[in-house]
Amino acid sequence: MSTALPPRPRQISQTKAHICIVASIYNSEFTDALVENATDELNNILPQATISVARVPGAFEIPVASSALLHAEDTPIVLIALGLIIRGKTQHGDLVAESVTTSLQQLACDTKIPVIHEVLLVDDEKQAYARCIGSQLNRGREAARSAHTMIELFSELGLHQDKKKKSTRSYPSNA
Ligand SMILES: Nc1c(NC[C@H](O)[C@H](O)[C@H](O)CO)[nH]c(=O)[nH]c1=O
Ligand SMILES: CC(=O)[C@@H](O)COP(=O)(O)O
Repeated sequence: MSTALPPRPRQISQTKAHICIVASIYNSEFTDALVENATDELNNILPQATISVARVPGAFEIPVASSALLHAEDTPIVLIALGLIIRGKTQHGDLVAESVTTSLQQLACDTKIPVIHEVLLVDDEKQAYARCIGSQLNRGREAARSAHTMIELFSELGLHQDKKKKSTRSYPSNA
């Protein structure tokens, strides 16, 4: 059974967090809507946050781009992954979806930076419309609200990762 959105949380006005969205371009009618809904909701509940958006060709490219961004200099406080996989006649869609899910979870646990997973696997455009464009089940808004919850939790628990510190190394290593 499809569940409706969690309630909109209270606004956190003071958080100047950097939030990164990594979204696929594939099925752009739907993925653009996911980005728009997620961004709009973030602007409502985290108005001071800085939001960066990276677009990759398809869902399969989301994990590698996410990994690069989570290991970059300006590490985001949370990463939101958005995509839409519509099953075709082969197992390709399921294989992509499973690989992306496993990779994103591993990335979150390795970096200890929350990764919000809304890379959807659906059977048809009707399911896609309800979750990407419709309002009652909108997974873009859901992603924003989940990001908000994780930011609050990690802040309360003092778990936010410090900015990536530049490592100074001498070369050759025996120098
Ligand atoms: N069929 C869908 C794809 N397929 C493309 C893959 O994600 C990937 O870009 C390709 O295998 C090259 O590495 N991607 C989606 O996001 N959604 C689809 O429905
Ligand atoms: C999820 C996909 O890559 C999908 O478009 C592939 O379709 P098919 O399984 O019919 O090749």
